[in-house]
Amino acid sequence: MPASAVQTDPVFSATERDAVYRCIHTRRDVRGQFLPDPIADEVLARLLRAAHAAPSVGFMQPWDFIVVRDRAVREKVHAAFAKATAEAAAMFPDERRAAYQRLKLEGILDSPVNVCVTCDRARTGKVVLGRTHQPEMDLFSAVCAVQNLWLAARAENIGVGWVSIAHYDDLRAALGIPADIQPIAYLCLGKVSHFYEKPELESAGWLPRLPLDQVTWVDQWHRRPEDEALLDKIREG
Ligand SMILES: Cc1cc2c(cc1C)N(C[C@H](O)[C@H](O)[C@H](O)COP(=O)(O)O)c1[nH]c(=O)[nH]c(=O)c1N2
Repeated sequence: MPASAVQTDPVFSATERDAVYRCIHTRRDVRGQFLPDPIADEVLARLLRAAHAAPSVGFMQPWDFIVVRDRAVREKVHAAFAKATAEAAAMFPDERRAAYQRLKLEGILDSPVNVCVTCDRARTGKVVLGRTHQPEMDLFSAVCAVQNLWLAARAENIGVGWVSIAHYDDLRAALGIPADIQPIAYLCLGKVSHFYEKPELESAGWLPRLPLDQVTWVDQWHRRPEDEALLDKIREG
């Protein structure tokens, strides 16, 4: 096997580490705070480069990134959202429906750029290293690309909002996506007036953030004192 080059600068400083965590914790799903100002091409290129650096099953890189700036195309996507959100609203019980209808759930036309991340499930053939027993892994890989873009965007002070309220086929029709390509994420990107402190769904009382210790299970089969110590640290926040 050829020798792999190692990273020459492998250690993060405390400042760099803190910047990464700040990015993670201040990333928001942006819907109503977009400014119309354009995103510079070099910034958009950096975001796409970050997305393309994501991990993927078998190094499949199953994603494509469709950059949508055209207003007429975004209007078609918005129409797909409008149809789907009316369908969704009708499915909630009355009190929940009213709360749902008060929420702003997309910024398709307010943001200057939209990016649709798709997954080409057949990109590297039928048998993919790491996907044979867990066939959705290519889809999850594409989601990793989305998260890379979302975090990189926060570091660029660019807001991102994920819109999943649309039928896949309506998205395909609006964007000219072939039937065998799976849309993964429709993202609205733009500069913002502000980022909220907390998720909008949390502030609106839709759902609370779960305590981390409620979703973390440390060796519950055979609990030792050091496991309690880790749980205590987690509870400290
Ligand atoms: C897969 C997926 C799909 C969607 C979302 C997220 C993800 C991960 N979110 C955003 C979601 O509501 C938001 O992430 C949570 O409420 C937490 O808020 P922050 O992202 O921390 O601001 C989202 N938001 C929205 O307004 N319309 C939508 O259709 C969707 N769809």
